[in-house]
Amino acid sequence: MTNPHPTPPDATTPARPPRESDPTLPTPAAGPQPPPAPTDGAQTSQAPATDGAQLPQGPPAPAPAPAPADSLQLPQPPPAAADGARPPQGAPAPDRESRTGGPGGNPNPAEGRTLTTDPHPHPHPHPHQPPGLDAHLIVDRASFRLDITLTAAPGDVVALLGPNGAGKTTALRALAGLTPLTDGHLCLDGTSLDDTPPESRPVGVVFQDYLLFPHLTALDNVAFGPRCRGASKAEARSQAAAWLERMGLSAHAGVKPRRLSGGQAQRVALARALATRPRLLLLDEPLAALDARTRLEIRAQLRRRLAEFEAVSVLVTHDPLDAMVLADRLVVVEHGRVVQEGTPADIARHPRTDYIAQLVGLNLYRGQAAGHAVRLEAGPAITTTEELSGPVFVAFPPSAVTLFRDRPSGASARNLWRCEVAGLETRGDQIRADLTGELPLAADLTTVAAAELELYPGASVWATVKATQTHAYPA
Ligand SMILES: Nc1ncnc2c1ncn2[C@@H]1O[C@H](COP(=O)(O)OP(=O)(O)OP(=O)(O)O)[C@@H](O)[C@H]1O
Repeated sequence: MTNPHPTPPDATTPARPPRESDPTLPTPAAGPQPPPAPTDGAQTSQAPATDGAQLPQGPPAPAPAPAPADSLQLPQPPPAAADGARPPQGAPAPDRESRTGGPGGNPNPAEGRTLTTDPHPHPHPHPHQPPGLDAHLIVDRASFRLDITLTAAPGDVVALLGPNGAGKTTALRALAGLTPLTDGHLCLDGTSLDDTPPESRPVGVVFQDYLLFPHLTALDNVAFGPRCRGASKAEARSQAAAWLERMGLSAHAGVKPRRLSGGQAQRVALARALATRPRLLLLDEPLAALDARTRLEIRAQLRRRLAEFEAVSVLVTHDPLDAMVLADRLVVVEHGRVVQEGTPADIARHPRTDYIAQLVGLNLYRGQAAGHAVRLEAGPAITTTEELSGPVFVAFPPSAVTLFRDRPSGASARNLWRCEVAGLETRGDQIRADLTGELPLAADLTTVAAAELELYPGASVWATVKATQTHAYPA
């Protein structure tokens, strides 16, 4: 059974609960990956510096600022550099138990190894594996285990959708290499990334709060990625300018992030991620930081950009509308497991968990079908038009429910249940009645109907649903 309070599709995403952050970690990275900071015994090679500009090295990285409590993280930028894009010091912050670093080991993947100028030291690809993403992510953290399989072809946009604490961010961090896999594998375009440190993965990340470098202009924020990948300053800036133009932001190239609107900052962050030409683009709640109006516009723009992107995109959201508009395929995660995946239309029409049914605004029940009757596990039978047998789901929208104060005489509907009003809620020009009793369900009615029925919490009512308004499908 399910139902009650479906999220209105365009509701502002609720604030996320604060995440425990580890202030001992250096302020991190993924996305446009900076070179790891030199550490004891590690030699960082300089990027080819045709124009005399050098990647920073030598002085120790500045003390890390406290990590943002609730987001994937990026390194602190250096103080504003007069000559523009200067990749900051600071290593990415993979979780401490990193397989590369060992349990409880050094969070800095650079330590103890010598870096080369090759910005993409990927292992050999497996020519027989199909291009795209092939991942089985297993991550153990205290009492939580993430265990999900994710596959996607180039050009696919996949949304990881799920309630708070489902494991979406953990999955995104694992894909970026910031959280080590306890087990499983991660292959991109036939190449295993299991042992590839975050800064060397062909992965771009757009963070929830964008985490643009405040001291750099929009142009230099975007140029940062190509610079880290070894491009000269001039080359990086020219690529950045092209990306900004593509995003309609040429006029804002010289502007610093604090003077950008939320939507502009989002586009700069996207340009920064795309400028590295990633084979996997990760977006963490990409629209959550925007107000409702901007969100509408940016959602449409982002949809177009993702549709144009030739590699795999994975976005994390708990807004069903963002997921349905932006993605070709939804992967719904609950309690660290994939509970359903499919196209948005499939999922909206055939929800398989209470959470999904609530998201898409349906009453959902599970039972045993015999012909046109579905006997619910706990409760009455529901008559359906489909003729099925065995375990099934039955779903119907709250708008399909008709309420009466007295038992309707001669009602043709066979689905008639005695209920009690548990709660009433205004939703736009409708009233949502939350009913308990023989069959718990949600019913939508007009304010006029609610007034005429004199509904109040505790009132007893009769609820009917026509068989033609129900939809049954195998469980
Ligand atoms: N650093 C950590 N150490 C231990 N447990 C963690 C850590 N980060 C997250 N968790 C736990 O892992 C589980 C999954 O969290 P995660 O942040 O991945 O979920 P989510 O689906 O992204 O949730 P939200 O939408 O609230 O961000 C939760 O139970 C959380 O408490």
